[in-house]
Amino acid sequence: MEELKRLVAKEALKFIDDDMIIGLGTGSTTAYFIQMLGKKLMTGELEDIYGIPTSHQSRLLALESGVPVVSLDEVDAIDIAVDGADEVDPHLNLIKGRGAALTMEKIIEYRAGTFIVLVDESKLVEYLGQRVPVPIEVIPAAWRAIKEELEVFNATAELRMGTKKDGPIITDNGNFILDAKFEKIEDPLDMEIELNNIPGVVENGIFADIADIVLVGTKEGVKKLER
Ligand SMILES: O=C[C@H](O)[C@H](O)[C@H](O)COP(=O)(O)O
Repeated sequence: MEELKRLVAKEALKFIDDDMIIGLGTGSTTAYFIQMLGKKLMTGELEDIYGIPTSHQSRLLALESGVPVVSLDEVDAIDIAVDGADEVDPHLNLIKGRGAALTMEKIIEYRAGTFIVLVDESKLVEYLGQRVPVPIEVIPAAWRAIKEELEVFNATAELRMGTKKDGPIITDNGNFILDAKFEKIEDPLDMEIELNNIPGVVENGIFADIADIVLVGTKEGVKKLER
């Protein structure tokens, strides 16, 4: 699995040129991309690259790997964003947010000229919600009300708990995460909008219609899917 992640990360580097502003995704797959990008900058194979991190994780890793970082309000445009995903459907709609970084990821990736997604073949699904719940970032005071309101969509939601912290995890933005299990998400774009209409929801992990290219790591090599 790690080999497949490395393979797609390497493939994503082929889309990178000098003078680019790159959205740096979060998670274990993108981590390889950030480290490889750092190496290319160190050897001089790439120049004048700036990364816009989508989380504390990607910011710290970028700094450690020698990738200079800037924030969204310092740039006019983002050339490319590169990130992992938890599910990809046949129309390249995604579920993201296992790492709780979905809000900043969507802010950056929505605005990127090209959004490239890196996954291994186990993430490909027939419909969203097949394997994983939809992470929803919520304002802490509203978590219980939102959990109950999600029943309208036949979803059962759990407050995500910390592992090396007592109580719920706190996102980079100071909020909670509800993981909402749906039976089947028939219309991802509609569901994405509906969820964001609930007062107290900051953002949800459905990324409908924004991925341009999905690079899929398979045992036979990297497959490129395009929308
Ligand atoms: O919040 C986390 C992100 O959405 C990740 O990009 C996603 O969970 C994929 O992570 P990984 O590449 O580690 O499977």
